[in-house]
Amino acid sequence: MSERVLTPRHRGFLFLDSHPAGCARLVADMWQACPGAAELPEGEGPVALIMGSSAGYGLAATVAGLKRAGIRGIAVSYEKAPSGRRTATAGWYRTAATADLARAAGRDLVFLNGDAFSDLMKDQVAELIEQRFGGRLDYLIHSVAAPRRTDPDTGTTYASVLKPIGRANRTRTLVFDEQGVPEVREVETGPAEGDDVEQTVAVMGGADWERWIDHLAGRGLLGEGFATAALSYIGSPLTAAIYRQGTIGAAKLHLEATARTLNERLGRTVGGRAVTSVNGAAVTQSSTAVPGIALYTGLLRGVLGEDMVPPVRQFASLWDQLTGAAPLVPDEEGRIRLDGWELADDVQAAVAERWEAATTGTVAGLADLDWFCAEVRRLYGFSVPGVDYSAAVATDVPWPGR
Ligand SMILES: NC(=O)c1ccc[n+]([C@@H]2O[C@H](COP(=O)([O-])OP(=O)(O)OC[C@H]3O[C@@H](n4cnc5c(N)ncnc54)[C@H](O)[C@@H]3O)[C@@H](O)[C@H]2O)c1
Repeated sequence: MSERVLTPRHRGFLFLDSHPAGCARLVADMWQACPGAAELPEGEGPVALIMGSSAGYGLAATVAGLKRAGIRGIAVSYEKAPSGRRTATAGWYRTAATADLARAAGRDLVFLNGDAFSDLMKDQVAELIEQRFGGRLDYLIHSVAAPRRTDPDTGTTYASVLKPIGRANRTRTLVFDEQGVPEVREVETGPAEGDDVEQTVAVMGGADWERWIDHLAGRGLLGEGFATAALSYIGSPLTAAIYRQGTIGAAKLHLEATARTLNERLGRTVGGRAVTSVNGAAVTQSSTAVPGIALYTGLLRGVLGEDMVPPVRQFASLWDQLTGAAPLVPDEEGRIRLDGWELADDVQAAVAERWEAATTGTVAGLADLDWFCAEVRRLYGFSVPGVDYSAAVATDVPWPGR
């Protein structure tokens, strides 16, 4: 077993290695931060399928699902194993830690590593539901964030882009130099061209979600009252040009339209529901790739401090609504809104004021940069309180067995 002392090496927000002990500790902390349920379902628990379970909102869905809703089932993500030179990806280690939690909670959760967009994965999952989980799925959460998707029907690979639609967007963005000194820079992103919008919609819209539902419905695996949610984001007017009104926003609109179609279909066939869940801003590997989001999130934390609602608490609330422990309250577009704390008028006004005032010289007093930088490092298991980073750790952690 190879043991090493790991120090963070990174280029911008991307780190070369991940720390297994830090990743494990983060998952344990997430479990602690999730409010427990007054009562868990009797018996083995409802059967859930979580897509994108190793990071960000999908990980929060998995941890909160275990603790708050007593789920069992299948969790799918796409992670890299440790190699001789490199550690595994952080999601690999977080998956191992999540498996430990599930085991300790007495819940049968199977972790699959592979491409959720493929039919191969859909068949594998369907077989597991048939053979191991009584042939009945109760919940499906779709929380995949990916740069590319290959359509299994045509073999065409689509690539998503983060661009404004119509005209170029100039925004402020936060970067850090080698020494970690922050700089607020103006960046310009040119408008979507050619089939950029269609490509992005094909990756991050509702096509794969619908394909999953059709695949499982076709095999008769959706239980009576089946409920499904896919993740969406609206966000602030400050980021609207690049996000909600940009290519990714077009994909989210498609996802939300898909929810309405699926909701009608599921209601008719299995007395089920489909919703989108609009969650608040969180520092994740995907979100840090969006121009301006780093600055926005740092300022949001500067305004809200500990009142920012972490993903696992948002998901505790979503599970309550999906399981019926709390009423399901969609907005007029049929979306479950878990972003009220972020989009409250007074919060947005305070962030906008700071946004205007933010320069390289002032940003440290306006944004919570220490928090933001630590959150980025924590995506890779570094800067996690309570972890001894001077100790050697085993990096060849196995993927959880079945
Ligand atoms: N981060 C935010 O601020 C935020 C806010 C609201 C909504 N959302 C939405 O939440 C969803 C998840 O985003 P995130 O920020 O948690 O992302 P993330 O990068 O933290 O996690 C992405 C997950 O998808 C998995 N994945 C990627 N490609 C895959 C593939 N081909 N097959 C299987 N799994 C794959 C990864 O392994 C990982 O588990 C997205 O729909 C996003 O738009 C994010």
